[in-house]
Amino acid sequence: MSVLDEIIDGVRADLAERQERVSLDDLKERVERAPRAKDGVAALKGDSVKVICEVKRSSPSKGALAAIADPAALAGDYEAGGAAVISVLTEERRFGGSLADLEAVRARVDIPVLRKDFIVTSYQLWEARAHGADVALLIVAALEQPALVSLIERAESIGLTPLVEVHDEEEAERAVDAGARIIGVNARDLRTLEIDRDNFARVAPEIPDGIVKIAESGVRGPHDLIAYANEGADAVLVGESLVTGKDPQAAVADLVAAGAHPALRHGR
Ligand SMILES: O=P(O)(O)OC[C@@H](O)[C@@H](O)c1c[nH]c2ccccc12
Repeated sequence: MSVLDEIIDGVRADLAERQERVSLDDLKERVERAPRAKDGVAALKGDSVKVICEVKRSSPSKGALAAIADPAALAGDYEAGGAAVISVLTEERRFGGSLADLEAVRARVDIPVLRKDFIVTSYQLWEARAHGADVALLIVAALEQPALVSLIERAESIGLTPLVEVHDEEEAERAVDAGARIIGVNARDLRTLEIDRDNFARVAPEIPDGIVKIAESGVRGPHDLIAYANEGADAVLVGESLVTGKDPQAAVADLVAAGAHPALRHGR
């Protein structure tokens, strides 16, 4: 069994428990009362390379990264540093996240918030919206094509923008066929947890213009952002290097400044 399969087994068990406690109707009622979602696509477009900053306590590859007692305060620092979107891991077993983190972050920042989890049913999309997410991650490797197509449609129909994550050219084709408007290319293979920073350059050419392209994982600083930008990235998604650094706000500001450099506009 791959690491991804193991993670999803745990996600399904936790999901079954929440479904016992909270009915789909309850979630739908919360969504009806919720403020309208923010536009994730608009936040990621523009002349500069955008920075998506992640609230991440631990990971299956590295174990504990940072305690993050106050996820809202960290998200506030990210926003002050110039983040375009905040990503909140809500998977509990391997990443130490929760829906409570998502809600706390939502209450603190004005920019779009992404629910980062292993979404396999539409119930999780309603949960995401009910707890304030504007964008939700859908991982192609975790979904059969019909499920991917229907989750994208359901997400859009409840006001959530899906960020569709791929790892290779074939998955990118599936994401495009399924109607993704934002595609994230993960440098990390979720089946083996290995990271390959050359992956984005291989996969990005498969993604047509007009679809937002995000380079995910392994961004250590401005140097990696610039490399990804030159390969066509509209945005980068950064977790570990921010949560393990001393000054997350300054680290984000450095990335944002690099992403705004006029030299990067050529060919973008
Ligand atoms: O911490 P990093 O290497 O900066 O990576 C962030 C993000 O890309 C990574 O957390 C991630 C990308 N895709 C995921 C899917 C599920 C969980 C986590 C992820």
